[in-house]
Amino acid sequence: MSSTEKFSLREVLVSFKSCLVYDNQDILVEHYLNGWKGLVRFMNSLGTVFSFMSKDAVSKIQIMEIYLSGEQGEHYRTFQSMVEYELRSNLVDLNKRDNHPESGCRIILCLHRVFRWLQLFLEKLRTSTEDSKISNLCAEAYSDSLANYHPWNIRKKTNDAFMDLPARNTFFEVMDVGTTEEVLDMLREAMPYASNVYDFTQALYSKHNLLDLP
Ligand SMILES: CCCCCCCCCCCCC/C=C/[C@@H](O)[C@H](COP(=O)(O)O)NC(=O)CCCCCCCCCCCCCCC
Repeated sequence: MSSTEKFSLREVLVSFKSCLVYDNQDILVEHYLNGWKGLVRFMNSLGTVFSFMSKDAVSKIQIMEIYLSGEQGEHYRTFQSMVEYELRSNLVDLNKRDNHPESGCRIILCLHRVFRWLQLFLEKLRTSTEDSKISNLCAEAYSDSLANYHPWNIRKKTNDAFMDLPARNTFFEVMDVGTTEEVLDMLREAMPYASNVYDFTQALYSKHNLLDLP
């Protein structure tokens, strides 16, 4: 994944919109990962202070791509097929970190938890005002979601990184969508799709009791 490719938030939102298939009854892994690759490119454009986050995200994305291109690749085409295959093949550490610390189920759970942060952050961004501080919006969304799954040292490093975020108008410029009104219109359009992706994943993981993997 070359990080030099131009970021396009529109492409990211198209990926997350196109990943939900079969009448919202499954998610295509490849499109979901494409959305994350775009988000990581965006984050890289904000500065090296986020590189510890990018590194972790890229390593998770790359593991999923290895599964997708491997012998069992067809089982990793969608979230449903991945969950069913890994559970019936005992490829998931269900109660403690054991032989499968990087199962597809666990990696997607990590990204799903970040997706919740993204959903909360984008909603705050959508209802923000001109003098809203992006660092505050990020930190509030983080403490209401992902922070609950991170040890204190990661929480500290993450909140420190948020302090480096630019003002809202600069952030919108980096998003490169157009005027503030165009950004807000795009966020209004994107939010329902983001909710559908999050809700489907949450329901699938809840059904199989996978929401608290070690
Ligand atoms: C706009 C600023 C971007 C803020 C991103 C908020 C997410 C903060 C994530 C902090 C992760 C810290 C490093 C990873 C810690 C890992 O221990 C932890 C657990 O994994 P493990 O159990 O395998 O170790 N990993 C994770 O929780 C996954 C972290 C993945 C980070 C992905 C960040 C990409 C999000 C990009 C958002 C861009 C916003 C775009 C808005 C228009």
